[in-house]
Amino acid sequence: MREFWSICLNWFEQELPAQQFNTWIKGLRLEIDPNDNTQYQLIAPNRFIMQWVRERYLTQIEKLGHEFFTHPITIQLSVNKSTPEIPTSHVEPESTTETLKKPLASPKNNDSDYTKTHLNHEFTFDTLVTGRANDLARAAAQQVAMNPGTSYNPLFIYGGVGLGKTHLIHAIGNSIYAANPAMEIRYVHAEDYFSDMVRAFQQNSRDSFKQYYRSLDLLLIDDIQFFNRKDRTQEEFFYAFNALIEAKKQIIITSDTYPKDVQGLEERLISRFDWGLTVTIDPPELEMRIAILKKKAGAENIPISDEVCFLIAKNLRSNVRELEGALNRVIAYAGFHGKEISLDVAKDALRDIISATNRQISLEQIQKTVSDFYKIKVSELHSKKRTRAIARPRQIAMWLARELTSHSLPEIGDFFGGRDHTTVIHACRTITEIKINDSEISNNLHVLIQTLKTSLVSG
Ligand SMILES: Nc1ncnc2c1ncn2[C@@H]1O[C@H](COP(=O)(O)OP(=O)(O)OP(=O)(O)O)[C@@H](O)[C@H]1O
Repeated sequence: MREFWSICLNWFEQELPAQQFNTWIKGLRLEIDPNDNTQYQLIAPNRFIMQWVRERYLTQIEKLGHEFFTHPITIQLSVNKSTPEIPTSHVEPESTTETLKKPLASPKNNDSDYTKTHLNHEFTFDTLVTGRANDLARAAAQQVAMNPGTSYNPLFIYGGVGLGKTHLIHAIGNSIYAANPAMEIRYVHAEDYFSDMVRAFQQNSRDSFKQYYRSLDLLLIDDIQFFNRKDRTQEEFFYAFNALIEAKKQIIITSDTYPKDVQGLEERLISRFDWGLTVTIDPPELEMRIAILKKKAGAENIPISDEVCFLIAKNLRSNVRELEGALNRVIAYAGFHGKEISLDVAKDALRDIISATNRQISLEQIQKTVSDFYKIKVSELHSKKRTRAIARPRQIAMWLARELTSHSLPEIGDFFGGRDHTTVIHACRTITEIKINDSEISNNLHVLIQTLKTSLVSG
């Protein structure tokens, strides 16, 4: 059994980025049922990790098991009951969703709460749409909201501009505040932290500044990349960070990049960010973009058809703030012209955005860029060849076509040697799934997207 588990560990260590291996796999333990050598228990340190492993990695572990053992085996997942990480007062109930009911009730904060905590009470878990792009970040955020200071500390959330990082940390803050109104909670943008500190130094109130931040129960600090080269601020934050973590007070940090890539941050700070959990928010997939639009329109009681949502979502892909902006533009345009929000009205309102998108990437360009990148021929993308060296780039090209163009599934299928639209769906699902854990694929996609976008600008 030990040998089998070390094979599994080796496999995942090679296949996953170190961060993911350390977070999800390293802490697992495999045990055999003493009375039945076909039954195995995989024990996770907490329910959150257990669910994540079940969804993402169990199939692979079973597959390795089938290759290793000569007899069939069953692997069941369970939580280590004696893990000290979550105190007994916070014992997790049966399912994560049930767990979260209490603290996730919409907080009833008002202006005085805002003044104290600086939380925006509109940014809650209820108003945050979940999809593949943010499900890990949301799940981790909910776990922290349930067990502030004891589950993942700090929680570090990173992702591109306008993807909901601020929304998510306010949601955590609001949720914790709703359950614990006596807690000292503070949301602060990194730039405001810097200005507060400069002011404190100018006004000789350094001690009260230090004392204030070190006495918080929950510190939410947004856009830490603004600390770039602000050495004195970083030093002060470093001490506040240590004091809070030592006192088991929760810290949540957001940034536009992975901690190690944040420019101008001291090494000692970066290494401390690794103490807890780092999660990312990706740009939302098409379905999630549509869901966000429906949620926003629904919140304002604005009737909007699926086809209008589809049009907006197809044309605004990489930033939720811009997606919302486009929706507002359609609503304002319809209002101004005294019309219902129809597809034609939406097309008119977004004419410049749509023509910019249409000017954008073509299926030919995608195929050419992908085949150059993987050093295969464009004709091989059209061919029936199913070797991995061809099939994977073909799936990647289909995924890019779905993400970056407005072509329908049948059109994309046609363009790849007359394939059925279900093949395109399968390709897109496969890439969406593997890019989560496969850093090489994820990096390749990033490079391909950048190359395609750059070629537009330059050509
Ligand atoms: N998953 C989502 N569901 C609903 N609304 C979302 C979602 N993601 C983002 N938004 C909305 O998009 C807007 C931009 O989000 P937010 O300000 O949180 O992004 P950010 O990642 O912090 O951006 P920045 O990098 O500029 O700080 C907000 O109005 C937010 O409510």
